[in-house]
Amino acid sequence: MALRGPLFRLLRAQLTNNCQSRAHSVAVLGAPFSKGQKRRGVEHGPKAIRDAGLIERLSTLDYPVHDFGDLSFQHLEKDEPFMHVPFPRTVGRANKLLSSAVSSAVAGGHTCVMLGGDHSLAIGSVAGHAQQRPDLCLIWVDAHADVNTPTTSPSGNLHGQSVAFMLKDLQDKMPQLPGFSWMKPFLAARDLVYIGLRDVDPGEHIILKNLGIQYFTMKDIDRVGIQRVMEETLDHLLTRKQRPIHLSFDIDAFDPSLAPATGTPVNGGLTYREGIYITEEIHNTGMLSVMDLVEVNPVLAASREQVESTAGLAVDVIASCLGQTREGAPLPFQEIPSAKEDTEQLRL
Ligand SMILES: NC(=[NH2+])NCCC[C@H](N)C(=O)O
Repeated sequence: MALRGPLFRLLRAQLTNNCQSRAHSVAVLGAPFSKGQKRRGVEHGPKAIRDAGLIERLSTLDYPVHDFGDLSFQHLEKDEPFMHVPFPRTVGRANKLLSSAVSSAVAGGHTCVMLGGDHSLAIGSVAGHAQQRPDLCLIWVDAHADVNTPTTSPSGNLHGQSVAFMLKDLQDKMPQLPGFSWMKPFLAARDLVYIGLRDVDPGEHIILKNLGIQYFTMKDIDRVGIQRVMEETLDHLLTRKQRPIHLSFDIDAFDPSLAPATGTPVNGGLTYREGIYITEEIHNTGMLSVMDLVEVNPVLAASREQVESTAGLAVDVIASCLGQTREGAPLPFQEIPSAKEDTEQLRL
């Protein structure tokens, strides 16, 4: 019988407090890439997130931050669509490059932060992570399930298919796409949890149900609350063993009123606190190993303020994953200095 419930959670909290694998150093990797979908502009995501103060914010936390800059993706002249999937070779090649970069960052002992770019980049990011840590589990925070196959996809866009490339359970449903011969599916359906879903295509729904994938829609969050959703997520993924977490965070998981600068916004998304609660809980496990922050598209914003609020939100998400809290760190008990001592101290 699997251990569950409050006792288990207490045990897990104690275990993770003892052997917390808090970040020793953080590697930031930019992936300015947009060919996983048809709207241009998402390739400027890494710059917008850095301009919103990412590196400065991370340097206030207590470990070294290495900004490895942006990967450079070459344009492929000859890239015919495959079925109705545009740019398969370009997306395949970009992800191969990204997977090596993420793999090296993890091998180098860093907690890796990948800045997208569109969500097709998760293929390379999670694959590279899995090369080093085959026991990883995946938390996908998104309005969309991104688990279409080239056959079920209504748009053909690869940013709506990333998870299908990873899942071992879908292997016999995936055609061999040009550009992807470098990778094999590596993830079991039970090692994945979705949070925030509210725009799932019919084919995706069948896949989620048939494979028994654990997912929490916005309606589930309405019903049971984000605290219970996170408890169940972490129970599901970490009950049997402590293992590395890959967090793939699409900014469109948030409500479009908070994150307007994105390519496929869907109303009724996460509030600010719900999103940050997810990242705080993931940080508290001590097991975050790689994270993606994708789909910030500054070109689609209606104003400069919209770019800044969307990119600023991305910075908050990343900083919170890495332990920043606005509530102050827990301290040992101390007396509150009396008014008299206070004034004396001030005079000194
Ligand atoms: N990462 C994203 N923004 N994905 C949007 C996917 C939209 C739609 N389900 C599709 O497959 O085309």
